[in-house]
Amino acid sequence: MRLIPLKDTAQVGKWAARHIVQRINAFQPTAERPFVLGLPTGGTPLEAYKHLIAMHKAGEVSFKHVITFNMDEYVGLPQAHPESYHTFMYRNFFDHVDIPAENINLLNGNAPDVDEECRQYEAKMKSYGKVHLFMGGVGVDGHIAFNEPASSLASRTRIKTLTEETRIANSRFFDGDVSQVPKYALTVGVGTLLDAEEVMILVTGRGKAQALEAAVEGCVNHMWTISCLQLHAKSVVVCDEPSTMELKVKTVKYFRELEAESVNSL
Ligand SMILES: N[C@@H]1[C@@H](O)[C@H](O)[C@@H](COP(=O)(O)O)O[C@@H]1O
Repeated sequence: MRLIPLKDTAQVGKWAARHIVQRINAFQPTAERPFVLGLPTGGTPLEAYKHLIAMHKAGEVSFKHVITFNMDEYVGLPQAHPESYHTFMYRNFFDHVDIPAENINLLNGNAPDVDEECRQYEAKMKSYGKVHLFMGGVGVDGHIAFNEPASSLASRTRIKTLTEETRIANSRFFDGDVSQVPKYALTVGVGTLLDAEEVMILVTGRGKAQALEAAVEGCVNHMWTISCLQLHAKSVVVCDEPSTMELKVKTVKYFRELEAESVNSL
């Protein structure tokens, strides 16, 4: 695992965007051989999306031959709802770059048969071979995508019941009213994420300190599904200073020295 200890949210977004751009450009995607990118929603990746849009507008990257798969979507929320992950993605990213509509994949939380929807999503992902880079965030309780505590580390895309904690955390997007937050979501599984060639997780803010500790210093455990990163051959965690509060000084120092070049290049 790589841990990139940065100063603040702005640096985390910039580092993440630059990493994605480097990966896409090094891959030299074409229509026959597209780059497959996994994407998250949430407050944390907003800075990364802003930087990606800026880099696109500066001519540094094109998304013409990039296929995207989003991590998750609420069940039962109309697609056009301002807080659906569908709306979030178009508003904060897709509407501002050159990605063709047919390259965008989002789970349909209103599908008549959600199990079939999840099976088809996995099958479509597999049809491209693999996801080359999956970007994600983490919940306060250590969930990755919507893989809430005690999700199987072998899980695939499926419907999940959201915990009260997650619904309370996400109520900030629903006028602070928990009753408006959907109770279920469709989400890629931990196993789905582990199949990606590379997983990059962004962690910002004091509220995520315990989750970061579980990811980096904790044992692999289904109660903190973010700890699955330790099983991945190529994972990178990009974090800001407040989120490292629960890590040992020794751990942060170790990664700071190891990643000095990368951190100072910002
Ligand atoms: N399903 C999403 C996760 O993918 C995301 O990582 C998490 C944290 O969101 P935020 O970045 O807003 O803290 O929120 C939701 O639960």
